[in-house]
Amino acid sequence: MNAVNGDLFGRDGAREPWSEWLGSGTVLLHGFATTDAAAILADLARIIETSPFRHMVIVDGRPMSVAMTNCGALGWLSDTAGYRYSSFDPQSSHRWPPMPDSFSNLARAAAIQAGFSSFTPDACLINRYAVGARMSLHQDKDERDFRAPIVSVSLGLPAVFLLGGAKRTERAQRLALIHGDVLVWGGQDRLRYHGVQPLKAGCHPLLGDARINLTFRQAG
Ligand SMILES: O=C(O)CCC(=O)C(=O)O
Ligand SMILES: [Fe+2]
Repeated sequence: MNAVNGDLFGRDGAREPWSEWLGSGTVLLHGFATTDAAAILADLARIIETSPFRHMVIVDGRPMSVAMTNCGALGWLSDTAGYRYSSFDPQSSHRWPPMPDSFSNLARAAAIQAGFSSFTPDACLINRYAVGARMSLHQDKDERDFRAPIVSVSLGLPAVFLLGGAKRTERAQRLALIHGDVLVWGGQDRLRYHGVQPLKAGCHPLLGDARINLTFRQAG
């Protein structure tokens, strides 16, 4: 192994994390969650025992292609009444499962890396993409205060993430997000449009034919 490969890939062959700035308040932390992924997925398995993934419907009653659940004090919901946050899982009428330390520690560390030192997530939306599932271009704007950033963790199969601008009509960049990548956007970039293209078929060693995305927010 030469010196360059030694630096890039580390001793176990894993790539070292690196930061890519995509705007004044947007940074892609390549590989930031790779080391913690197994612990996060073990905690996720416990979350979905009490609050399983489900396909929420949008306002016209059509189900979303992405299956969702939440953990933390607040959970994001969509139904025929619209979008909102709630402390309770409507399926069980109980509170959403608490946010595991593995989740909140990772989200805080990523926010710090992106320059947001006081991020305290109270909501984690957990998205599960099966092959073909997608998310159309949208802004995250159901939160009370836009000063806190969004921290978005990608696990499992790779996805093409569309990173747009402040207006829907602005041309979106296509980002390849792979297992362990963390994208943070906040500050001036907090209301950037974004979406995910239909998931392509594949098999990931930890998650099989799925992609999991954790979206951390300070919602309340
Ligand atoms: O799956 C992703 O990478 C993005 C998810 C997202 O934008 C959202 O949940 O609001
Ligand atoms: Fe979003």
